[in-house]
Amino acid sequence: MSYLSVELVFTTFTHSGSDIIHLQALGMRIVVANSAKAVKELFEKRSHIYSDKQQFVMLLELSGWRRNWSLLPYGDYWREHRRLFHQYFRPLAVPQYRPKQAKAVQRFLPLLLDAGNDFAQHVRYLAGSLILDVVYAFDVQPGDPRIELAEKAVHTATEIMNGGIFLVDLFPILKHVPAWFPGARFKRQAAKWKALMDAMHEMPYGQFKAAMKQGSAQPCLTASLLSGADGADTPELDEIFSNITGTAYAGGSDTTSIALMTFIFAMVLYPEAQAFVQEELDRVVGRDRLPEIDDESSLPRVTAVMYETLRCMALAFTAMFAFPLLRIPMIDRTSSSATPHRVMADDEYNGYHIPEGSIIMGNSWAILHDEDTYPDPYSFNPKRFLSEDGKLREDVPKPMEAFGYGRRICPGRHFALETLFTAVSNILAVFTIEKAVDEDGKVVEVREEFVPHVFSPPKPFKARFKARYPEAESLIRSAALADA
Ligand code: HEM
Repeated sequence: MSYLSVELVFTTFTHSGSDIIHLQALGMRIVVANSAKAVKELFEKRSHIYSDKQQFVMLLELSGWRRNWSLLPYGDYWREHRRLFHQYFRPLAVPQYRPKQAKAVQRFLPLLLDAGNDFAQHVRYLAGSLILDVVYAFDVQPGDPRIELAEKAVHTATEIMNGGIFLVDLFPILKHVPAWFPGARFKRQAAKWKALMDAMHEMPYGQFKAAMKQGSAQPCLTASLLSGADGADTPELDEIFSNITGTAYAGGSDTTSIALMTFIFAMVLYPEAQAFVQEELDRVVGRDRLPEIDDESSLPRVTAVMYETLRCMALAFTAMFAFPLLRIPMIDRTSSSATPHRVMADDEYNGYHIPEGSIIMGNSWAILHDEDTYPDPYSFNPKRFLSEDGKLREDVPKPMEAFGYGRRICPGRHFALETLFTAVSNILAVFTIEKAVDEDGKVVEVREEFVPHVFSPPKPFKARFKARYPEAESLIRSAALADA
């Protein structure tokens, strides 16, 4: 048997009066930091020992996820990836992608017009096509095989983490068992997953290099990476560059599309929040054009609804990421965290010993639902981010915990926030998002339920996108034509 799927009994030590919890199972220790203070103290102030990642044999070695540099152990190799990646996604670099963000959103809007109740695939297309444009300058249409390939490859992580405990992670020596050996089904399965991961990293990168040789490649992140190498063309550089480009896709597509799905979900559930933002859009932007990122400072309500989506329904990874190979009974959204880190040396916090090798999670859910910071934390209320005169409040923290902590904090967050702003403002400018209606004319109810997986999107739901005013449709279609 390749893996065991068991519900584990945990030993839980809740240190009374403390803001950390300590769990133990199968000799592994998890520490959960439950407050903004603990997270700041451990992940930020002591980041030199709180920035490692746990290494799992099945996921990283056998199934090819080592290529995803977000999972690399802390050290020089990770640092080299982060340095290169940062060049392209730091705050000063991100504005160069605004025309691509606008183009992706303007291509997406007409798809919603024609979507009926089935819009999820278009949300994935928006996120996937944008990142492929930024990274390789590929102009991908809906249904492009490169989007499908990447989706399948990214999905392997969910399959692995939902799979239970792989024996090879408990007994790493098993990785040497040949794939044909009876009982070594995990090796054959891992080989299939690895083939997808390899293809996702190598296929588009190879296509780009070929285009570059023919002189048909367009300026983009990969072109800049390759030109920065001054003509050096080595397998080592290819590996780093394709890790960078592949991880941009893997890190940037699912997260963005889940954030957008969660936003749409919130708008179906809370129509009053939707109307509140639309009043601002009509007043500031009007109905003759679509909103742009340059409107951001005049559209605080758009920013507030985006923050409230990230805060209230934090799409953060669930606790499954801490113990990807174990099914943890406590997994639900209230234990959702940023991806866990690994503690690199014995440490002490508030008198409690944290042993080297512990897995540590920042409990983003608890922090984003702390009623001292966000009163009435379970209501969806974008107004909490706004002052009486309608400006963004400086004294209410932005929900940046959704993007993780310390030295491993998401380096794509500035880009992600601009993408979300562009999509949210454009969607709400031209559409009312409503509950769907079935063939018998009955309203399809939406329940506030989420998938308990590594990523935690809303359970599949239906929604209807109705043009808000008679000219909206022609505005949408003419903007898409202008970008074609
Ligand atoms: C709403 C969208 C997004 C969310 C919620 C999100 C969330 C996260 C989280 C929670 C982490 C782990 C941080 C930690 O370990 O403490 C992370 C890491 C990462 N994210 Fe994002 N992310 C988003 C968008 C993006 C985008 C658009 C990109 C790429 C363009 C990206 C690239 C990465 C990378 C490369 C890492 C690994 C960083 C490292 O290990 O040093 N993410 N993200």
